Amino acid sequence: MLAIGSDHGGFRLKEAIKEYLAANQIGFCDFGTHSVDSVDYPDIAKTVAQAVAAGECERGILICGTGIGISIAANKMKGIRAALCHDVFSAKMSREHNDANILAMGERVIGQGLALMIVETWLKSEFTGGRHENRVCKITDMEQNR
Ligand SMILES: O=C(CO)[C@H](O)[C@H](O)[C@H](O)COP(=O)(O)O
Repeated sequence: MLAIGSDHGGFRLKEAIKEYLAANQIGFCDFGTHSVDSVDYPDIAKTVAQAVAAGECERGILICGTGIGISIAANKMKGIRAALCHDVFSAKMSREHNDANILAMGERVIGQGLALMIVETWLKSEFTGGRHENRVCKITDMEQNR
């Protein structure tokens, strides 16, 4: 199960991604927002990040206007590795090297076509472990000592 959420700045892209997920039989839980009325992105980031950190959802997707605020907020939660990706290569690397468990994007930055390619790539890519395992463990250690 995938967790998905956006603020008002990412609402339209979130809806497009939901259509893509449904068309591809990928289960998701929508944590809002549910309109273009203004909301605060940290509130959405928190609920999606909590669902992922608690293991209720395997991974998450977060969208705001730029993807910056919502990824900064999500990364404050223990266990979250949110990657802001606006190209396919970064999306693939964020899974293979960083084991990113949240993908963040900005609706005001990229078009819908590219965003959907990024989502598709990110969902299909897996953590490769090996030398990257130790590096991700070091990030987790930093969280524990915070
Ligand atoms: O947090 C952001 C920037 O890092 C997001 O892009 C927000 O969606 C944006 O700040 C919202 O701006 P608005 O003027 O309130 O629509």
